[in-house]
Parts: sequence; structure tokens; C-alpha cells
Amino acid sequence: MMNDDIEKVVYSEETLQAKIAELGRQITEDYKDVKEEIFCVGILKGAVMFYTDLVRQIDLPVHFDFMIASSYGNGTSTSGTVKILKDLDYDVEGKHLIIIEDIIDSGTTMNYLMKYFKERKPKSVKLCSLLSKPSRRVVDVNIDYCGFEVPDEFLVGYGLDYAEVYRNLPYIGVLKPEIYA
Ligand SMILES: O=P(O)(O)OC[C@H]1O[C@H](OP(=O)(O)OP(=O)(O)O)[C@H](O)[C@@H]1O
Ligand SMILES: Nc1nc2[nH]cnc2c(=O)[nH]1
Repeated sequence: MMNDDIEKVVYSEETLQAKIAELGRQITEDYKDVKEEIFCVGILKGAVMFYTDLVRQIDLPVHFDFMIASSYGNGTSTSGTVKILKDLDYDVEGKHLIIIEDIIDSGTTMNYLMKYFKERKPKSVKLCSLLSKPSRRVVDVNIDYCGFEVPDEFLVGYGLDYAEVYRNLPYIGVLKPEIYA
């Protein structure tokens, strides 16, 4: 069973949901008076679980859009090259963008995507990331809404994969070392 591959649980379902409710309340408060449309942009595939839970905690009429970006392949460190596999569906000029990401690790992916979003002339762009791993940062990324600062460990679950599996674990944890062998 998949659970048997886990060495330790780092964030339980309850811990994740409590933090997400807090982030949703904060975003609702910060955006409650804006006049322009608000777009929640999920960066797939890793953000899938966080996105669907977070948007349900935002009590405002937001629009959905998604990008698919990938740079890790099957390994545990970035290839350094960000591939955009799916672009935004909408013209976001003049709109408020809330970028929703699962993790900022080296910062490579978000540094690349932020430039890309800003070229599209939105009214504002803010970043909401469930996790941040500052000890691994190679490029600076400003995180407006951050769930947890995590230690330098490769995490799986709740959208985060190792070689494309473990995304469907309901919690975030660390794999047993023999899984990488
Ligand atoms: O800060 P970085 O070092 O760039 O790492 C962060 C990125 O890594 C993961 O994506 P990945 O490339 O694994 O694709 P995925 O979302 O499909 O899992 C994660 O979802 C972030 O987008
Ligand atoms: N699964 C997973 N993907 C990542 N991408 C960047 N950092 C991580 C991590 O710790 N785990």
C-alpha cells in the first residue's frame, strides 16, 4: 500500500485544512473591495489539491484559470528548465491574478512564471504558495501568502509527486529512503 512507503507525516489533513481556511480568510479580506475581476491561477499539476481546497475558502466571485508547468521530471531536483505545457485560457490584462502554487523550492519555476504573468499586464499579481523551502532558494521569489516554511526534505502527497506518483495522498510526508534507491 502507498502509505507503507511513507517514513513520516509532515502535515496532516487537519493541519493542512486549518492553514488553508486561514489563507482563504486572509485573501477574502484583502480582495473584498476590488472592482476588477479576480483570477485564481493554479499551477498544475502539483497545486491541484491546494487549489481546489483554497478556492472553496475564498468568499468572493473569482474566475478559474490554470497553467501546466514542469521542471522536475522524475527526479528530486529541478532540471533548471521550465516547460509550459498549457498556457492561460484568458486574456488577463487589467485583472487581479492570484497565483496558486504548491511549493516554492529553488524558485526557478515561479521566477520564470512571474515574468510571464507580468508581461500580460494584469492589474495586480500576488502569489499564494502552500509551502516554501527557503534553504533551497536559488532565485528570490516574493510570496504574498505562504502556508508553511518547510525544511530541506523532498515532500510528497497532497499534489506533490515523486516520479508522478503519491500525489493522491491526503497528507504531506517524506518517503522512506529505499524508495529512491
Ligand atoms: O521552485 P522550484 O525548484 O522551481 O520548484 C517548484 C515547482 O516544482 C513542482 O513542479 P514540477 O516541475 O515537479 O511539476 P508538477 O507541478 O507537475 O509536479 C512544484 O509544483 C512547483 O511548480
Ligand atoms: N514532490 C515535490 N516536488 C517538489 N518540487 C519542488 N520541491 C519539491 C518537493 O519537495 N517535493
